[in-house]
Amino acid sequence: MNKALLEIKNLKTSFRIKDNYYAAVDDVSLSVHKNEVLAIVGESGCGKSALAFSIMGLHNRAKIEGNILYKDHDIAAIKPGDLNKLRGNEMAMIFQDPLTALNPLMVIGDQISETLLLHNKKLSKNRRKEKVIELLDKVGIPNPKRTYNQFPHELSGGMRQRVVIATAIANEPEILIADEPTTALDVTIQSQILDLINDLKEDMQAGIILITHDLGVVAETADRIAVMYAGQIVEIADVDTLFGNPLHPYTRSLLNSVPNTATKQSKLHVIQGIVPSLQNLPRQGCRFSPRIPWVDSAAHEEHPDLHEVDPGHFVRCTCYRYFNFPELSKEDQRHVVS
Ligand SMILES: Nc1ncnc2c1ncn2[C@@H]1O[C@H](COP(=O)(O)OP(=O)(O)OP(=O)(O)O)[C@@H](O)[C@H]1O
Repeated sequence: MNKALLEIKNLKTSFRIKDNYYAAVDDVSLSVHKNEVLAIVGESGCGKSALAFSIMGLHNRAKIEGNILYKDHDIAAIKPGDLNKLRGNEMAMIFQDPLTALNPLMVIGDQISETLLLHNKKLSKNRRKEKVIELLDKVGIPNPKRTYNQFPHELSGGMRQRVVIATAIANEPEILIADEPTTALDVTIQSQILDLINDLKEDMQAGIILITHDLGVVAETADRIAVMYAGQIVEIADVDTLFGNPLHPYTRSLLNSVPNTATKQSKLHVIQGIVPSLQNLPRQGCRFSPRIPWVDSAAHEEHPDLHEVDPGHFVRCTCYRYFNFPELSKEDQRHVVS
């Protein structure tokens, strides 16, 4: 694999609650390469957005430790002025809700034009207008000249998200972070937006971090997947490995929560419970152990680490070796457990 575009080392993002700091992202190490979509998946509250916002330097009151290395910069320790030069230029973000990401009082063309101007003061007004129209065309807006003069509320949700994407790619970023980019959209539009993200990856040779809780989205778009639970990566692998040979109990539960017509499973075997709140999160031992109490405590490591079980396939803790869904018969377990 080529050299990483972005390298995150031992990132810890903590929020202050009353008198203490609690880590929402806890010792996360990741890399993103050119022309790669790295998906970060996990249920609500596991720290996906806290991670994305850390990379973009968007937390103003959090404590950030570790390194976020991009070119010659460490974003975890960069000066605000230098960060502003990178943001919206070399690094851009697509937010979940296009309506809140767009200014309701400004026509679409002016909003994108402003982003272009921010990072390239030399572009003439006419050239900027041409570029905006090219961008709207690139993201599949059917009548870019007309849309240029429209307000956000005049567009459908899917078209608004395309505009948000056009703004994000205006300055041809090398790193693009998409935080739940299709959550607010219906299924057909979702698929079009994912196709668009895939095309952009090829076209711009960008490194894309796709944040989602939706495994369907991941299967369609990602090259590699990092599964997060309670602020930590619990498994990371390429997409085929993760779907073909999921190992961590949490990953297997996530995958089992997707109805599968191929196996005609009559019952979905899913681990009950939710990610604990920051203050109640277990900080010692395996963070997932309270959700799988039927697994012997000796199966867990005292200080669970990520183990490389195959090249590029990492799993946290040893408990995966002893894990079964308890409601399955011995016969069925043989089929489900790899
Ligand atoms: N500014 C903040 N101050 C205090 N706690 C926060 C802050 N932002 C996030 N948290 C907490 O950090 C944890 C991780 O939140 P985060 O938003 O990153 O989760 P997520 O996986 O992105 O969830 P969702 O999919 O619902 O957005 C949660 O417990 C959340 O309540």
